[in-house]
Amino acid sequence: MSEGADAPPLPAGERAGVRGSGAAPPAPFARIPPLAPGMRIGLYGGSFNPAHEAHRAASLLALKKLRLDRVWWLVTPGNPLKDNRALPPLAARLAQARAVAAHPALLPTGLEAGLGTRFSYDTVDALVRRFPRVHFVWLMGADNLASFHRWQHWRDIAARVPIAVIDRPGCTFPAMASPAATALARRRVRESEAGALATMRPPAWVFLHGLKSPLSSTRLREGG
Ligand SMILES: Nc1ncnc2c1ncn2[C@@H]1O[C@H](COP(=O)(O)OP(=O)(O)OP(=O)(O)O)[C@@H](O)[C@H]1O
Ligand SMILES: O=C(O)c1ccc[n+]([C@@H]2O[C@H](COP(=O)([O-])O)[C@@H](O)[C@H]2O)c1
Repeated sequence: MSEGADAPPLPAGERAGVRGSGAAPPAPFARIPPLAPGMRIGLYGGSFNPAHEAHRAASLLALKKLRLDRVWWLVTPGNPLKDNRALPPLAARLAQARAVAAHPALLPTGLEAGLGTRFSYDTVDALVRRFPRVHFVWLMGADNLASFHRWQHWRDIAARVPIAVIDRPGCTFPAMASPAATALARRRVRESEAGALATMRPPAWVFLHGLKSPLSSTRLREGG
């Protein structure tokens, strides 16, 4: 669970999880309700700056189509590929994400700060090791599939957990023509089989249609 030397720095104090508090990070799983063997959990990583209705709708779509029990929102301490200098503190983004999620099956968490992970591979690796009998699925919007090949150890993420990609306006073609989609083309499963994805042996991935929301955090930050 290393912080890579090639990642840009986090906002001051963010490594502790709560900016400027000087407090130790919370025990990673302190706020996670008990898990039962065989549970299916979606892992939805994001900056959530701010969280919005499309995050909620995408999570509910995945919950239904993949037959998940829960979706954990992994509110990142800082996306390793983004300039995070203006990123609000984790605690503030987490509180706002909780207000938006407002559903018993959606759980915004600060797990990555608690685990000390920043790269998604490290997070996935930690969770799969810690909960070997839980079926995790990585969830992401189509924009992230388009750049997935730039993520650290992306092939290992795909080898570790099934992946569901949620369509997003303007991103369908860049996602489907991306290096990662091309490399994993033979492991794509039909949307009609999405209900079985969580228990499939990875690599396995599905492209989920049916949302196509134009909402984005950028747009909200810009007041749109
Ligand atoms: N409208 C949307 N449709 C589908 N997926 C989305 C949508 N908005 C965000 N996502 C996905 O949610 C996850 C978290 O996204 P993030 O917090 O970066 O929100 P964002 O709206 O993409 O933010 P920004 O505009 O700052 O890039 C990512 O996997 C992203 O692809
Ligand atoms: O691990 C990586 O190399 C990596 C590179 C870019 C993005 N991610 C993760 O992708 C998720 C979506 O990020 P974002 O900023 O688009 O919401 C979030 O969990 C990030 O930590 C991860």
